[in-house]
Amino acid sequence: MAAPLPDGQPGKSASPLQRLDLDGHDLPPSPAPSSPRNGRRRYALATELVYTEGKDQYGASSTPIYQSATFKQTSASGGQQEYDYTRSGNPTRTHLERHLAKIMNANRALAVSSGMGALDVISRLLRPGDEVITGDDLYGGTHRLLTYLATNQQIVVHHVDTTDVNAVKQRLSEKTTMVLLETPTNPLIKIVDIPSIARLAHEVNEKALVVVDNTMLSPMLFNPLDVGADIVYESGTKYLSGHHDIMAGVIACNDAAIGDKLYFTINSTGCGLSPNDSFLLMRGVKTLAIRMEKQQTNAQAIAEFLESHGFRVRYPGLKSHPQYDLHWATARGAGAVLSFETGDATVSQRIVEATRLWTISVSFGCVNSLISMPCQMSHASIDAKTRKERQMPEDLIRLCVGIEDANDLIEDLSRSLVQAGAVTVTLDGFHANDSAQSL
Ligand SMILES: Cc1ncc(COP(=O)(O)O)c(C=O)c1O
Ligand SMILES: N[C@@H](CCSC[C@H](N)C(=O)O)C(=O)O
Repeated sequence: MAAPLPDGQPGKSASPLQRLDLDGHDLPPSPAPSSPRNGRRRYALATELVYTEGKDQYGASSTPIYQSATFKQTSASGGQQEYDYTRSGNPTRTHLERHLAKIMNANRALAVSSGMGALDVISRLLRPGDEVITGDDLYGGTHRLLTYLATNQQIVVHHVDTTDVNAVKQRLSEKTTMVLLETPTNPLIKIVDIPSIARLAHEVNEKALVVVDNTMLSPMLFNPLDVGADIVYESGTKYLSGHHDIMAGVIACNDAAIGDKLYFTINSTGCGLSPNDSFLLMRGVKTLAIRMEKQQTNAQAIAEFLESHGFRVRYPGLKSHPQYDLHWATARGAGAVLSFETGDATVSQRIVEATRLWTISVSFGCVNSLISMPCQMSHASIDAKTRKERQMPEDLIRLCVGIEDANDLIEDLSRSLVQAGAVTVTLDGFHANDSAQSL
């Protein structure tokens, strides 16, 4: 693999002979990638998601899967050609990465084998003794990896309430090398003021890296790099792919040197996304806008339904969300994950197990609607004591809304609430039990 050029893209073949195919045609390399910065006008994001530029030698409108581990070389001198080995680079992955860079407003994007893989790659920028400030409401796997780093790699990890800018400010020091943020947080749907925290972190230590996990919103609704983040990553397993048929992670940044370091780790450790999964992720990304639009509309209807029946609902699409204004100051939508409580973990479990359309499953961002209890499922890797300290309600139910008919989803949920005994039924309808209302 040729060393990446300063603009972060792999080098081009040098010799004109390498461009002749078996029939002697002088065709461009296949596929020339979707270019993020070629001087043309930018279209609206929904258009950019589907619009790709390619110079495939056969005009393939969908970039082919280059299912090849290795690439034949024309010379033994090495480093002459764009690709030599798929761990180092693959045309399908390059095409995807260029497309992702475009939609993530980044100079460089990298695709890896999972969201946790992305955080692992980013965390290798840290050195023993470095300090990381992060939230106290975080995806369980993120908490697990940070705990591993604190225990085994001498990284100092501070968990603070990142919804409180002052709490973060008090923790910031010249030793802070990374600030790792999620917004909305998973699963308590708390909002974090990324621009203010990024500004403060860079004031205290200009080299501090502000890293944002944008999995909950996706580039459709938020571009953290535009508001001061240095690195953004996402689990591509969620909204970007949208169908729960692959695991993927993406990382994006604007600084070429950071991009090169991240690429070095990916090539060295071998976690680059496979050609087949790169193809599937590329296909998924093209429908992100239409899926997210429908998922959000459904999520809003479901949040309003639950709230109108007396449940305390955590969703930034509701005016009752305590950080409604902060969320809408930077985000372009509320997303499609919400959570609510019943006041009783046993009742919550009965609701989850009574649903039919809502599948009991971890993850989110899929076209199908999912229901789960984070404390027992996605966040079980956070021990019970820590969950209690962080006031994670054990009865919390998380709803990850899909693209089904909203009325069908509401009907299924209503039946489950009644069947589980979570509501009091009257002649006028039903209302959340007192235990849920007094929260
Ligand atoms: C907010 C968030 N970040 C990162 C991840 C990790 O992604 P993956 O499962 O693709 O490793 C997840 C879920 O798994 C998540 O919910
Ligand atoms: N058993 C898994 C749990 C994955 S949770 C997936 C997703 N981030 C979510 O929030 O639902 C693990 O141990 O990581």
